[in-house]
Amino acid sequence: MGSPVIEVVHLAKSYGSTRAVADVSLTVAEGEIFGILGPNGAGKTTTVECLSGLRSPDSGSVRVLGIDPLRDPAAVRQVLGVQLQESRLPGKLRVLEALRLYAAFYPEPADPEELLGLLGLTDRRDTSYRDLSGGQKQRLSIALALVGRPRVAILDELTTGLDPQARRETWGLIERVRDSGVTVLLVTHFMDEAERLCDRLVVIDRGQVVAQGSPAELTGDDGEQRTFRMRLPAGSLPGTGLLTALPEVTVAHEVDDLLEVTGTATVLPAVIIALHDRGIVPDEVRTVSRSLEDAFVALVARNPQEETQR
Ligand SMILES: Nc1ncnc2c1ncn2[C@@H]1O[C@H](COP(=O)(O)OP(=O)(O)OP(=O)(O)O)[C@@H](O)[C@H]1O
Repeated sequence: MGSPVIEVVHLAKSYGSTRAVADVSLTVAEGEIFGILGPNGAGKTTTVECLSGLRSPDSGSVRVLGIDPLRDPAAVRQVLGVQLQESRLPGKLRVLEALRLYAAFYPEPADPEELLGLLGLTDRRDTSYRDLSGGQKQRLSIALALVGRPRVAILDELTTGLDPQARRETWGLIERVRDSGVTVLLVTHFMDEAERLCDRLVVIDRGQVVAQGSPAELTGDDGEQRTFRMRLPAGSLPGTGLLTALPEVTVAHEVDDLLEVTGTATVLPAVIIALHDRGIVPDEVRTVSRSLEDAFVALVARNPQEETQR
């Protein structure tokens, strides 16, 4: 892992009596796409607003490439590009004009025409902001976040409101941005987006980090453990005892008319061979994988009583 580009240590921030961020720590390495995932109101936006110097933490510290955004906001603006939720521009402003306007704030901005090419907006260069589609507005807001040639880009709720095709195109674009050497901090509440894009992520709930790791680590799909279900020919059910006796099997139980087996990475061949030795060939075998959504729901599942006390 490279040197840390973003460091958040025990961040806390309240708005009056609302504790938006209770205790968040995270480290983003150079060249990563790092996700902050969490339900509405979890404290994601507040965390990135502290990173971009828009809010002052009550306690804890935030650093971007070693810079404290509150003490040195000008230095942070030179290295950090921020696309916040719902960026609004004057309706009449044209795409290329907007980029040139933002470029004027930086000593060595990116070439606006090149950025338009990267973001697939070249044919919209003279279109007014109000005439852009939702996806095009979103792409322009990403271009505006990148125009200062930042080393780090914060993208907040990047694909909210986009249709499936525009979302996929935006994902491809984020990968290209990362490949061009920009470290990306992505705020999202879409599990599929985090699973597809992020190298690592934290899950935040009620202002606290409740899990962190790669999507594979969070879903338990990291090669350590496997689960599959199989249907055996009628009358051949050997009993789960036969399976749990195998060293590769940790759990075997019946789910409806299927047998679900969990174990080590080699559990599937071990079970198939053991059954074969008894002359049994499954009619059907299906692997089961937990999605990040399943993991997320399990992590942030709330008990209803707690919810009403919030
Ligand atoms: N300016 C503010 N004044 C008062 N309360 C605020 C303010 N901004 C956010 N909050 C509250 O702080 C909590 C965390 O909000 P925040 O916007 O950081 O969450 P989030 O995870 O980004 O949510 P979302 O996914 O809905 O954008 C919420 O309870 C929210 O209502």
